[in-house]
Amino acid sequence: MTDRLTLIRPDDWHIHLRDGEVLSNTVADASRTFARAIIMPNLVPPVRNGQQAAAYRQRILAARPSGSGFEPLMVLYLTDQTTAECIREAHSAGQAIAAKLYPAGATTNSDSGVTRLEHIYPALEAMADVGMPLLVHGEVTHAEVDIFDREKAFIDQQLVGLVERFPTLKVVFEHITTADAVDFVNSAPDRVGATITAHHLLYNRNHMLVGGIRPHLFCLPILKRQRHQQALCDAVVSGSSKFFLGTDSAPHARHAKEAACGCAGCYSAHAALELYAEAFDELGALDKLEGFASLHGPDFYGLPRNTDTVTLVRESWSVPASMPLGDQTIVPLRAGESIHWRVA
Ligand SMILES: NC(=O)N[C@@H](CC(=O)O)C(=O)O
Ligand SMILES: [Zn+2]
Ligand SMILES: [Zn+2]
Repeated sequence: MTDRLTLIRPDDWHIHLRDGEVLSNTVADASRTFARAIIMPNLVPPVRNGQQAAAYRQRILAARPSGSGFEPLMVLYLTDQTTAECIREAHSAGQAIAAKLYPAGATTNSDSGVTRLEHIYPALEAMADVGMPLLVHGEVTHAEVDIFDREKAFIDQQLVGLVERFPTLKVVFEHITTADAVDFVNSAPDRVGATITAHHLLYNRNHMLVGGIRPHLFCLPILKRQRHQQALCDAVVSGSSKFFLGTDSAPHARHAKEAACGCAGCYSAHAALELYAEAFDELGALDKLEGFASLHGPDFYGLPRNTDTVTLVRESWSVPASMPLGDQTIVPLRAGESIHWRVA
């Protein structure tokens, strides 16, 4: 039994840090173990151009704990109005390394998202041309499509066609949750990858709904049935370089989650790497953690791998029942329970 594991330092390829005073909490948590992170742009208003991304990056840098070398990798939020020039400018100025497609209405702060893919064809053309990856929240939003079927419907109705139409565009299918998504990514060309969260490896919809509703496990795309959780686990155990770490840590204050209409998003940054270690350990696949957490992401993005390391030890610790989030509190993943790995 492995009780100690040293990895090349990992990165988080999908995280929400938000803005303002909560940055001191979210950036401290993310920078604890991750060298770099892909910073989601769904602020209000969203991060739509290079200048806004550069300014947001400065606010994140200013919130780093002293001595931290944490590197935020900035992302543009695509809207129906995003032009090819906007993409080219942000790329050439080094202000953004990717752009994000939120179908309008699909998730938290996606109201300014894309209403029809045709509207962003010029932007996608420019992205393919300069080598900027497209990051996708892959769910359709049509009222008639069941929430548990929205990822599969997005693959069939939008993603297959998009990948075909732009044959050189790199695409990251973010936070995948279904066997359908795993199959799609596995059969797609190498320029298509996917992130997988710790909570989608560890939980399925029974954890969220059996014996009472647990709002802190409610996120989008919503947890699916166990068969789909198993497919995600199989994907990471396979060691395929198409799959890499993206926590989708998405903070919402306690009162916004524990409400008649609660927000979607799980907060995992306080213990992200530890939770992944636990998931891989349960799968008997600790030897696959380094590839998933530290190698496949930079290789996909064409960035250098990190050179320093982080060590995990098998040791249980208790997650606090709540944590500060600016002047509010947040209930983190596993609140009041234990985690069986810790960072040495
Ligand atoms: N994952 C979530 O449930 N919520 C994210 C948005 C997202 O990644 O879809 C958020 O910003 O709160
Ligand atoms: Zn999303
Ligand atoms: Zn997200």
